[in-house]
Amino acid sequence: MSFRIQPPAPARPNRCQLFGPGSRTALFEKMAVSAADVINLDLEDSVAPSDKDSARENIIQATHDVDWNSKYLSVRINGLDTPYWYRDVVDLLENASERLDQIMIPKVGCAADIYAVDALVTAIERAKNRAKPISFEVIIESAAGIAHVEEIAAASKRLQAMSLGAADFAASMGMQTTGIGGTQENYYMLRDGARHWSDPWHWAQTAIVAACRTHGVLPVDGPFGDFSDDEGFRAQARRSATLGMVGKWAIHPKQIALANEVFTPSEAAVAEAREILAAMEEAKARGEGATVYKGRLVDIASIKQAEVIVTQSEMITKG
Ligand SMILES: CC(C)(COP(=O)(O)OP(=O)(O)OC[C@H]1O[C@@H](n2cnc3c(N)ncnc32)[C@H](O)[C@@H]1OP(=O)(O)O)[C@@H](O)C(=O)NCCC(=O)NCCSC(=O)C[C@H](O)C(=O)O
Ligand SMILES: [Mg+2]
Repeated sequence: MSFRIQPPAPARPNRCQLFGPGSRTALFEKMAVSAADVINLDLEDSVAPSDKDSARENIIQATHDVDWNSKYLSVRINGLDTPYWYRDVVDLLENASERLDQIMIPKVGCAADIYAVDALVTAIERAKNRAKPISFEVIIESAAGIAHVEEIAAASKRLQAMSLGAADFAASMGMQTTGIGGTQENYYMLRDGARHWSDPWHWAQTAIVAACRTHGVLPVDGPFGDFSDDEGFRAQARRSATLGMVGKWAIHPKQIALANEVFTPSEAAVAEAREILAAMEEAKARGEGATVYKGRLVDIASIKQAEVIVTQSEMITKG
């Protein structure tokens, strides 16, 4: 064990991030009253180039006019390879209300990308005397992003969350699929003639979780494109939750309840975690570091595992 203590990730619920294009103002009020923990108003890929300026104005206006209640309010800016991103940052930081919590930076490829945005944000915050520091979320969705994931996770104190963007990631990696998340038809193992589907997103997710946990950042699973496939969404989200991710995007409102369901620890899981903690308290009182719970070993590490579930549950209840 390193003598450096693993830093905690921000203690706020992030089970579902609901996306909506900045060009569809009619969705804003609906997003604000939804059950999503985080709102991502989009200036990037869901907005046509001809609508970029008006979408930016719409979003700035909505930070003043819409009651976002307790939502964590985030705006996805355009990528650093476009002519739009600096204007997104300048206009948002100069004109959005203090209600704006976060900027989401897409397609990051290295720590210097975050540094560039951080420098601009910091200068404007000072110039405008903004009271609340803006946080960052980044999207890992390129070969360079996943290759440099650890330096990206360490790049800024502003960084609170990191998502996997499966669509751009697949394109950048040259993956032979148009699917966004979930099972891919040709990604299987053969045994005795029977196909067993494997998970092509797994390795990128685990790399993201490890980088995030090392640097105190929330790891988040990105979009699941087929919003008519509830069971497919659930299966993808359950795998992500099992790997340590804290939430998932919703690209349609029907995915919100699914994400909340999967990323809220069930009553049974919380009850079991509390029983393990109680069993370990009793073991400690007997001077033992390990004991048996329902026929299986539990020890000091089990306390930490159980605490993950109890802490998540308590944070969501408070949230
Ligand atoms: C996907 C959509 C275009 C579908 O919109 P629509 O055709 O209007 O859907 P429905 O008719 O089924 O809508 C039913 C009701 O729900 C409301 N609605 C729809 N979308 C939203 C929303 N996002 N938030 C809140 N409410 C919403 C409709 O108004 C209907 O309401 P009512 O009439 O009162 O019943 C649309 O959902 C959409 O635009 N989704 C977001 C798309 C987006 O932002 N994409 C970007 C993120 S994914 C990505 O970028 C990929 C990633 O970067 C990667 O690389 O992986
Ligand atoms: Mg993308």
